[in-house]
Amino acid sequence: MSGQTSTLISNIGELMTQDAEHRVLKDAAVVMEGERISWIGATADAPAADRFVDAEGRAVLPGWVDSHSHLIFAGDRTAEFEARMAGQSYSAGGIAVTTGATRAASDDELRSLAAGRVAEAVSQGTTYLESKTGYGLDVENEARSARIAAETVDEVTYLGAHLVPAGADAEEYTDLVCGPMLDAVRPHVRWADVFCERGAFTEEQSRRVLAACREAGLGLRVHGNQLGEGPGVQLAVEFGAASVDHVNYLNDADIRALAGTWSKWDASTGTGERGTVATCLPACDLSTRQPLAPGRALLDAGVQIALAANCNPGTSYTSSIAFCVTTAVLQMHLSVHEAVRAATYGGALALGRESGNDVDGERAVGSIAVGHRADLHMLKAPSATHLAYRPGIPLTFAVWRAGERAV
Ligand SMILES: N=CN[C@@H](CCC(=O)O)C(=O)O
Ligand SMILES: [Zn+2]
Repeated sequence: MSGQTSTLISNIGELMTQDAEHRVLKDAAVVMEGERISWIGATADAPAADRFVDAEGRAVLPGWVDSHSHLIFAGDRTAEFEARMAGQSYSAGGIAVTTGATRAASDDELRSLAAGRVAEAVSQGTTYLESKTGYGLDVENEARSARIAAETVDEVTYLGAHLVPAGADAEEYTDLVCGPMLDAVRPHVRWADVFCERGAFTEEQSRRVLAACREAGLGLRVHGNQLGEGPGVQLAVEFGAASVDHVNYLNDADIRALAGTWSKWDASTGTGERGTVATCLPACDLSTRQPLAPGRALLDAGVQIALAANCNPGTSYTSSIAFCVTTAVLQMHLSVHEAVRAATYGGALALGRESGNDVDGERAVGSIAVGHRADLHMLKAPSATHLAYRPGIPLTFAVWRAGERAV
């Protein structure tokens, strides 16, 4: 025994572990000790613990792992949203509006806005969260965004290459992103991203950003194929990026290339060489009236996918992963198990956190197994199916984050 306080949750109607064997246990129990899961099994076999929670037949899932968001911003884009609903199409240019408001905000304002967004996400079952920078777009404001993000979320991604700011020369700005700006954010970030899209960064500029960030030791991701077919997916594959996100417009070669990255991965054990996760962002697709990403075709081709909220003021002002899961089942033709897996294990895979080390405490997230971080989401429902069966109903009953009761 670890000497830490243990908590037994028993009478779990459905325990959707999303572990390597994809186990779904009925009438199950889980024990947490400190921040880790220490036991899983049948309620009838459960050991004694210091504290006891009766799930009364409710379902328990891993907490959501939201692997794509943009939480460090100030200001409001309601007018742009209204114009879009009236028929205007989304363009990258709206990012500049948020950049102006973000630069004008104080550190304390940005910190409290970001913390409020994290609290909103946790209240809905999110227990592990990534955020990007990308609304500073100069050295000082990108460094500030990275620093505040590092204080607020679990994983930080540098997105200086979100938009070329007004008045800047695109090539000179790309040099800045690859040089002084990268140096300034580097202490605070683990990942780098580039918005490779019409109106944002070209293939060549994106390639330069990815090469410089890889050289600096950052893991890579790409915003790609959001507004039309383009080079984003192929670039992500070429650079061995951990994820390519959006993926709305894919041709057969894109899907084949992504599938190829998973050829040395054993999905039945969760071991081998990680490929490039395709991160689908259904709330964003609906809010921008883009076709939903082809999650079904990607899964059928053998690609590992993630579902994320993409919380940001322009294209997806929500932190509701439940909404994404509902949409993935109803509209993208994923099974409930596949959708929940993409929003838990899939997010963890996109962040390189799906496996861990029980000895030194680098704990896996996104699945329920002994030694993993005790991130649990109990639903006000007997099964995860209710997430799709009862669209729009808030189903979060309780949340534990690293073993601490958060909701
Ligand atoms: N696509 C690029 N970036 C964000 C939107 C940024 C904005 O419009 O503020 C996204 O993921 O959708
Ligand atoms: Zn995004």
